[in-house]
Amino acid sequence: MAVYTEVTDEELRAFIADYAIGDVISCKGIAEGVENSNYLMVTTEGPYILTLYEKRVNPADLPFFLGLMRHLAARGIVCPQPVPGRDGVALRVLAGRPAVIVTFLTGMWPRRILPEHCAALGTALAQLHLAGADYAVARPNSLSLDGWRGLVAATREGADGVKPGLAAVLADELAALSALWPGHGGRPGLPQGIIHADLFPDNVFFRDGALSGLIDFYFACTDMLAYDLAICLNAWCFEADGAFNVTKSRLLLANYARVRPLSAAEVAALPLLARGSALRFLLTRLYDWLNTPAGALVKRKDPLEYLHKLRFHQQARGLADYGLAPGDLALADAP
Ligand SMILES: Nc1ncnc2c1ncn2[C@@H]1O[C@H](COP(=O)(O)OP(=O)(O)O)[C@@H](O)[C@H]1O
Ligand SMILES: N[C@@H](CCOP(=O)(O)O)C(=O)O
Repeated sequence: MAVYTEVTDEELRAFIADYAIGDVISCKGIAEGVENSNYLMVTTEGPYILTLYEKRVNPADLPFFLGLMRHLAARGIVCPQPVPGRDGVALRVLAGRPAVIVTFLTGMWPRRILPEHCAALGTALAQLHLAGADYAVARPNSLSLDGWRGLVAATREGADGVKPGLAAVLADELAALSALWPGHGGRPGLPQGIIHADLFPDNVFFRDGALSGLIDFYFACTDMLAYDLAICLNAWCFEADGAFNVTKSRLLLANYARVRPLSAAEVAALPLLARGSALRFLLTRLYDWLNTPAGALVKRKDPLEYLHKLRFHQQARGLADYGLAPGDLALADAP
């Protein structure tokens, strides 16, 4: 359960008095998520989500996230909407933390991922990228090369206690990616835009078999659009036994490309971007493994799951390993 900050009844009552959303009937910590404290709050008007922002969220970025959710909804992307208080302000303070109430999204995230989920995800991710294209605010990805460098340093001492030799693997991979990452060191970049950057299954809701909404925009940033696809390849296309499912991968990529055709350079970069994505989640999970406060009500995620994924991409021989044959994808720059 991700609840780092407990809210007393008195604090909640005083907080809600500033809103016109009815009286609180119940407010329970949510047994999912790892980043922020989330409560399911039911009022006489209906259900809402109360989020208190924690550790990785820079309060200065909150207007970017909240503005993005409004921007995307105005372009047809179903996502939570910040609820303003009576004074029109959505971003407030509760229990000493920045806090927001957002609308409740119906649907459930898929506990067992089927190929059709990956197909729907591909379409939704491309729609998200198109909808974000005219969002006027940029936010550099704080969890790209520079952020990874900081996390490699911060986990160096503890890494080998989690798995012998892990600290060296992380340092080597960081060095390799630093020498290859698109858009760095004079290398050509790839198309950029607003990316979700954490579109894991628990952030994608389905209802009656159809994708019904996206949540958790608190890692959203400006980065390579194809990097978002690489994050999804890692989060959606590996089976519980560690096998990579090429059918899911092909469906994800092909449905994405039908809405937003990929350039040949983006397709060619996917294995590299997937390595970067694997390193990113390996590092944040490892950092949390080593640093989660003892009393926090949170289930830490396994960093080594992402070491396995990293190995897969390091050893990939080509796009066939991702279920792709020439001509499978709509290419933006095809003759
Ligand atoms: N707007 C929402 N509507 C419905 N459920 C939500 C909403 N926001 C969060 N949740 C629930 O809370 C859980 C944790 O939310 P999430 O944003 O992923 O937390 P964290 O930022 O801590 O990772 C989700 O898996 C979902 O069950
Ligand atoms: N998706 C990340 C952790 C953050 O996930 P959230 O959806 O709970 O915000 C991971 O799996 O490492």
